[in-house]
Amino acid sequence: MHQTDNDRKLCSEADLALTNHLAKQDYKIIKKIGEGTFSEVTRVQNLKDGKHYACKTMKQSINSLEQAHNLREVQAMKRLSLHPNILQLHEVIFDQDTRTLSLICELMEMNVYELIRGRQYPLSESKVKNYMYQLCKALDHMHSNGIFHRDVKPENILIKHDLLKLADFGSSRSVYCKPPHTEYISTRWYRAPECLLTDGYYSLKMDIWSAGCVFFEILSLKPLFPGTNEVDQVSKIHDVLGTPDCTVLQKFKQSRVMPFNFLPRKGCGLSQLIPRCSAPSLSLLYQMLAYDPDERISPRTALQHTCFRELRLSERRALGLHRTIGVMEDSNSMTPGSVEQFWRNTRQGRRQQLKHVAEPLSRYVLPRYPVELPKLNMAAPTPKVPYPVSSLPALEIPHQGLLPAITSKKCHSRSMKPREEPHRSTLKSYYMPPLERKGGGY
Ligand SMILES: Nc1ncnc2c1ncn2[C@@H]1O[C@H](COP(=O)(O)OP(=O)(O)OP(=O)(O)O)[C@@H](O)[C@H]1O
Repeated sequence: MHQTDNDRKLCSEADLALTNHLAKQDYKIIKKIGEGTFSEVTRVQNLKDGKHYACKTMKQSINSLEQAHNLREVQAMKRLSLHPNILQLHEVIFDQDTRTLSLICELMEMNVYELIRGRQYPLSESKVKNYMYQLCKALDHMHSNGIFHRDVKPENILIKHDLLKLADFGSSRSVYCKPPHTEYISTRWYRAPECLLTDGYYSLKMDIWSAGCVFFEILSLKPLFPGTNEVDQVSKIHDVLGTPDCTVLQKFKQSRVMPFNFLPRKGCGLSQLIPRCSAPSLSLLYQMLAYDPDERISPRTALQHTCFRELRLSERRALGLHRTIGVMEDSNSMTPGSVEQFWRNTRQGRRQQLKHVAEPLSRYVLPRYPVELPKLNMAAPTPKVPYPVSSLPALEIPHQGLLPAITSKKCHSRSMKPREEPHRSTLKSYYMPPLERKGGGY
């Protein structure tokens, strides 16, 4: 959740009560910089080296350091660490007296919602593409390490100058956890069709849908699908993209108890909402917002899209490895109108080709990764409470190697609350996300 301007004040007494235990450690609280459903974030200074960090203090009490290290968020951050587009965890602090857990992370400047809020003029498309390229890298890194985020939204994407980092891994999950997922996830406006229309039969492709919504929002400064409830959310998607072909709906229906039906309708299309958008960006946006998760582009393929050609080239130049890129660059010569037409034609074409009987979605969403994952290299909890992450054994995991399930305890039914994170799991499982955006609301 984003913070309001009023939040950018020095810590009140209440804030200090929450974060007081830090005084026992080596950090000085500077000011509150953000608040989410599950935490409060303050800017702190390390008294030893003088460096500034963000301290995310959990509202949920924790019983032990071991429990802290078993939290999804901590596990995910440790496993994903050392990627330039993933927020780095510096230290884990557990206060035994108050049972409070704080994550000391690198400090960023603002979140993407704050970047676009109140802007009169859009950001340049090249800047937006630069951010999206980094977001796709973050998602590719997550997915290839066996984790999906499940709450990609502007507030969880942090920036510092031109650098982007994905944050808030509290909703993340192992891609090896078989659907149906029972928790209530993802913020409504960024929720993929399979999350809205099935009973938990979604997987890692939901992240790229959310990233597509963010792409549009940074380009246009407006949310793409600002649904007021789940039904309206689906309707807002159909307003723009139209209803999907019946094979897709049939697939979703097989993973849903409650029946649903939609009158076929044609959407207005994306190009009229962002008329200045270039053809390559529009083409990528359509692929990220493919209704069917099986048709949706993966972050890795997205990174190879024409849209990012210049970025790839300058990256290679920077590495001194400038080579000719021989990938399909066709859409460079297309106009936004022809992209729109091309998209509609492919959908028509697919409709005629898809003659096979739709299988339940569960058959489709299983990731193409190895099934068994190694355990995270967890150091045994020590009596020393501050836990510098840098002192942990390196968590280097080869891309296609054996990857750990975050923990098997995570795949619980509603009646079995995961012990290691009762608060987040309770909130996310049983209530609609109470996230309200100022002047709108998810
Ligand atoms: N490392 C950081 N540097 C700067 N600001 C940060 C940092 N981490 C978090 N924030 C700010 O704090 C806000 C809340 O953080 P975060 O999303 O991690 O909390 P949460 O309780 O998990 O939120 P949610 O309600 O989305 O689950 C972010 O939107 C961001 O504005």
